[in-house]
Amino acid sequence: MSLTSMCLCYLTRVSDAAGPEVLLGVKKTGFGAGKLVGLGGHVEPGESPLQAVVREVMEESSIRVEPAQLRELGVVTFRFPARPGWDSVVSVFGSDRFSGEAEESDEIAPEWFPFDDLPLARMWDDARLWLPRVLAGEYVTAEISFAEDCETVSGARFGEDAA
Ligand SMILES: COc1nc(N)nc2c1ncn2[C@H]1C[C@H](O)[C@@H](COP(=O)(O)OP(=O)(O)OP(=O)(O)O)O1
Repeated sequence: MSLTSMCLCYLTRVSDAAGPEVLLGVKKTGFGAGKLVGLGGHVEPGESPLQAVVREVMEESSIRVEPAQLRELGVVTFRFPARPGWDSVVSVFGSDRFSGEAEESDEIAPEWFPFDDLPLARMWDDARLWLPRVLAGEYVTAEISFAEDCETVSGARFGEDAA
């Protein structure tokens, strides 16, 4: 079964009060509803991941980020042996250059969080394994497998060992 192509974007800024921060959002609908996630979604047919992530950021937060302002931060493959239809490959991007203020959408309630106090317990279980590395500027290639509950990480491979 082919992997669903998804994209994620971690917008970052440095605030006087909290220092380096990343924009996350409570997923209000769909897959992973209730979790804090990065902005993103499906890469539609005919779209590149870069085109998709520019569109998803705008749709989900009203923030405009230009393709040239985005950095590729990695590729993470998610495997759900109990639900193979959920398997996906996610192109991860980041940017500290964008325009507009984050606004709530039908899908996402955006909120800034400090790098040094990430709400990992409110995110997908794998966030603890690779989000801090991405925010530290590391390019991450990973393959994450989930247990029967489709919530708990059962295995993770990084670098050349990943898909
Ligand atoms: C650590 O962060 C994440 N880990 C995991 N395992 N999965 C994540 C993480 N952040 C986002 N996701 C996944 C969940 C989905 O596969 C996608 C995005 O969610 P969704 O499919 O709901 O995207 P939508 O915005 O609803 O898609 P469309 O707007 O295109 O319908 O990322």
